Amino acid sequence: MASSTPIQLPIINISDPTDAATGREMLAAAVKYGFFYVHSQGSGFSAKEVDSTFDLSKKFFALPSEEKEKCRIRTDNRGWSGMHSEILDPEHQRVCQVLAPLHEHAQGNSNHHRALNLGEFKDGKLQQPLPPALADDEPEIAHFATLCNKTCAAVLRLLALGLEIDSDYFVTRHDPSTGPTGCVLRFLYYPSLTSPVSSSYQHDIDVRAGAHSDYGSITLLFQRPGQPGLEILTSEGTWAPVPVWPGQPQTNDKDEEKGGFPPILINIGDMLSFWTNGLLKSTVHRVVFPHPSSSEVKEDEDRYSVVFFCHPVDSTNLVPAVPSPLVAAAEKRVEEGKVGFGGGAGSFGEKRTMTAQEYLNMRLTATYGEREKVTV
Ligand SMILES: O=C(O)CCC(=O)C(=O)O
Ligand SMILES: [Fe+2]
Repeated sequence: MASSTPIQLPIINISDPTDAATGREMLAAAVKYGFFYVHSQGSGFSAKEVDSTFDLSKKFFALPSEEKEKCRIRTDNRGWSGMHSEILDPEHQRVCQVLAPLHEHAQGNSNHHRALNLGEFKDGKLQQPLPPALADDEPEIAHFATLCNKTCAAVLRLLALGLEIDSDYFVTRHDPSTGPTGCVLRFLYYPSLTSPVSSSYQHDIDVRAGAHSDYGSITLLFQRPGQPGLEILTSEGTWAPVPVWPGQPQTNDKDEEKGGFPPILINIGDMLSFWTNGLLKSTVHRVVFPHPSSSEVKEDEDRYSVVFFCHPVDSTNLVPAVPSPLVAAAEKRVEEGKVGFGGGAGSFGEKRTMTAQEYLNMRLTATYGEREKVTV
């Protein structure tokens, strides 16, 4: 499947999360594309906060391996994962897969990235080791995670308004003060084409991160100008690049010069898709290297991204589906067996229950079989 023209997604201003018209606009994008942007202005983040989080990520990945080893990824999916460290899908991959797993749309052989997964904070403290070099930065990272949660709350409120349900419906079910959640803040580093670690790269075969959909409710993606790579699978089955900063030239200019930072890209995850009977799309996406002929992206440009995976509280029941008239209408599609991974909540009938935690386990087991191997 060749890459097609860049996709044009709406950029939504979430500064008023009580505005029903904004909620409808957001819902329409979530139904049509499963992806939309949120304006940097009104998002609750300052350019300085986003910049310094990227600086921290760079600082982490630049540490010597012995330092990073101190927080190597564990079976709970928290910690650092170097490249080529695991083979979870030998049929489709030569190397590691630390993103959500590949499924039937899998493309490409490699995952040329490194990741640091940070789980929940309790009283401002991570529940996992950090390398000593980052110990002093923990409060700043905790602050960033808090801002991510706030932005997710605004988005979830607006989606609830669009779905014509109580605006608190999702927010109360994502409140980390009521129980553990699967939320993860992830720093990602994709070395450039000229990096020695990319020397085995084969154009048309290798991708930076394989095709997958995310597991949770919604995902926030922060990107840097001049470091594109994300593509989404369109309904026509083609890969469409997603611009980092729509309307802005793809340059390496420092974002402060433009008085902001690129809009935050939001996508719907499998859980929210399931919970809404497939009305909201959990769209397959991947990350690719710049094309060798690209004049816009330098070969020696690394890509860094910061991702926040927002999950409901583990004990949240996803069955029956969200009590929205629009979701009830989508139930018909469930009956026809046309909805997402494992059907929508409507297919479970009245008596069944399925918690967020059970849903996650079901998705992981469906993909991998035994859980011991799983790092997502
Ligand atoms: O780095 C990116 O742009 C996307 C990462 C991603 O899709 C993921 O971590 O699930
Ligand atoms: Fe993803």
